[in-house]
Amino acid sequence: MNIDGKQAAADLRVKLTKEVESLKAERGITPGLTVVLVGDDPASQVYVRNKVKQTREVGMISDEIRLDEDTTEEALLATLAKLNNDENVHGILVQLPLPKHINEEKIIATIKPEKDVDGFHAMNSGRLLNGEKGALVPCTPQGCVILAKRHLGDDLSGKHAVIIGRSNIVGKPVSILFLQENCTVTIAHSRTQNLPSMCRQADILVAAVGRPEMVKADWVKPGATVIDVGINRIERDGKNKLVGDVDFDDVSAVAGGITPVPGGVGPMTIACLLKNTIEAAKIYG
Ligand SMILES: Nc1nc2c(c(=O)[nH]1)N[C@@H](CN(C=O)c1ccc(C(=O)N[C@@H](CCC(=O)O)C(=O)O)cc1)CN2
Repeated sequence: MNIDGKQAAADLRVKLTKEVESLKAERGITPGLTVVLVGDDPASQVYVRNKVKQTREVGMISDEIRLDEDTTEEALLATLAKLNNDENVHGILVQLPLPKHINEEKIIATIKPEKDVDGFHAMNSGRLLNGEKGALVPCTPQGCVILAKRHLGDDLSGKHAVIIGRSNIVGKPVSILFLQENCTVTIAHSRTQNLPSMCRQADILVAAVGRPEMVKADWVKPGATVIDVGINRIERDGKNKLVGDVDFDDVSAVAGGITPVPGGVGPMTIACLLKNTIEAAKIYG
């Protein structure tokens, strides 16, 4: 069964539109998001355009700041300093990846934690790890849990979640989120021994490795829920194609539920960004 991320994202946006209306009516706050794009990577341009468009569609304010590919780190830091001090900006997002001459960690650390709607700042990861309130939680991991619950229901306790991938942006935070749902969590990675057999033990399998169609049917326990975070552009039969980290056609025959690529986790990443911006405006606005 397909787990429809596009529909889940649309459902979430309906809820968020109502929340924005209440925030405006009850507290006079209109949440504002500013997205900063450095360079002209075509995929990043599409993601940024969609972020701005969807932010406006739910009734929030959204601006885009475009900087040239050769913008210096100092210039980007100065832009962020201004946004940090702008009280109409509740959320700041710097689109990744950045050009090689800019230090990503330094940029992330410069955004005020309370405006870090990506949830990448060390203060937010620490709060997430400690289970503290007020943490802004990374968007893709939030989307993974929402989609797992959409298929399995709200109670995930006791399920074995196997996460393939240990990045700071997806693998680690999604592991913490499933742990908070009382799952038993295994983080697998490139050094894990007998990876297929480890994955076969999963009730919920999250693939976040960036390797096209790596997960095959014989890696998946019959009936398991498979969440595919991968976004890989490949060439097949002379055409460009977008595929996940899971071999969709192969695994669909075995899985109880599976997120497609496109149309799975991707749309949820943007919907959860809107959710975080509202959260930031509510708590810190
Ligand atoms: N600052 C950030 N940079 C990046 C993030 C992020 O969360 N914060 N994530 C990715 C890119 N990304 C959002 O920025 C993103 C990727 C994919 C999608 C999406 O909806 N994908 C569609 C397919 C679209 C296509 O054809 O390319 C889908 O999966 O259905 C949304 C957001 C890296 N950078």
